[in-house]
Amino acid sequence: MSLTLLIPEGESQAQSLERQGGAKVAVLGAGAWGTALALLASSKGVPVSLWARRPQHAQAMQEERQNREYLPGALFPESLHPTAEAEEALHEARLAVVALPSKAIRETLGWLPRAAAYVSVTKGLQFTDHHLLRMSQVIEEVTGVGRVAVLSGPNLADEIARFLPAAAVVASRDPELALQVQQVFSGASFRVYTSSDVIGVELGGALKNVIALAAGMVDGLGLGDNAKAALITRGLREIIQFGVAQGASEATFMGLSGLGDLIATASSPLSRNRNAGERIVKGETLAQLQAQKNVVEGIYTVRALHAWGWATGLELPITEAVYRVIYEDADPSEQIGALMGRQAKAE
Ligand SMILES: NC(=O)C1=CN([C@@H]2O[C@H](COP(=O)(O)OP(=O)(O)OC[C@H]3O[C@@H](n4cnc5c(N)ncnc54)[C@H](O)[C@@H]3O)[C@@H](O)[C@H]2O)C=CC1
Ligand SMILES: O=C(CO)COP(=O)(O)O
Repeated sequence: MSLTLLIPEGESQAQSLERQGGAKVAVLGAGAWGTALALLASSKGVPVSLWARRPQHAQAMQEERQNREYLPGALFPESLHPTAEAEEALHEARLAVVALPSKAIRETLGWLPRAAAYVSVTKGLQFTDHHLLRMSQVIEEVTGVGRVAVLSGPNLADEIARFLPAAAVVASRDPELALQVQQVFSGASFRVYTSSDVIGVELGGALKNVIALAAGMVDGLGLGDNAKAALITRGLREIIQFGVAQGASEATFMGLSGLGDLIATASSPLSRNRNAGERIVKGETLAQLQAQKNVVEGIYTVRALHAWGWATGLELPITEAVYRVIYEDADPSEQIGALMGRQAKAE
């Protein structure tokens, strides 16, 4: 579903936001992606609070007017306010952007003050009590707030922060919220589409990280471009099969949050998931990946999918191969061989 918001003549985008009561935005999580999104909105004059959990990190950002730890070199406009005070960050914010690693969301949102609406930009899944939860579901469950949107797409933070052209899709059950998010982040370098398929947009973003890990392994093993193209294509098929079974629309996976993000993440040297796959085949361990500063979401998503698949019996061959390499020390070449040797069938 695509909607258009009409801004009355003579009214700027910022005034229009003000009129809708959505002027201030709080970004929760001052990593690479939270900071890039804060830059996008604040560079248009939208007041943005960027919440960091560590006071010394917030202070460094205030003093240096950049996030040297996670996104060095991208200078903050005046309307971007870093803070470690959660009350202050969320005060009068009409929208809270959740840009935390998936494993930190439940605990962190449990104690943060509530916002009127949330946008999840986290690409992960959680398996708890025999249920596989998307991050928007976790946010809804923990906060009790039903106004939740999901923003996803091929959006490598480094490129977004350099204002290189990119596009994304925002999905919500609440069309007005989707429009509000579209307004907040749309600009000359960032084009935001709307959708009503929350499940599809969210699953596309989460599952592509697992295929990106596999793509990195193919790169690390030097298996060539044909192998990588086949992996990405069959990976997309796996994402679609899983997503449609969860209630998503197949067409969504052909869009920015499916195919688009898969292309970017599986091919970019900037992707942490692809890079991790490459390093795993060269001997890097799970513990090393978990300890690295920037989150590699795919290693948690693949574990959640494995647990879910085990509980339901659904077959996800590429996901299972990635799981075995990461969690069971299986040999990556043997896993590729096993994928190649699966029973012949129609495409
Ligand atoms: N970096 C990127 O290009 C993109 C990332 N994403 C997604 O956004 C989410 C966040 O990723 P990044 O910002 O890149 O991660 P990051 O690793 O750059 O930063 C994570 C941030 O969360 C903070 N953090 C960690 N645990 C915390 C806790 N318990 N409470 C509060 N803060 C905590 C860290 O201090 C850090 O500031 C991930 O799900 C990722 O998949 C989505 C699109 C693009
Ligand atoms: O989601 C992303 C790009 O859209 C970022 O991917 P990585 O987490 O692999 O860097």
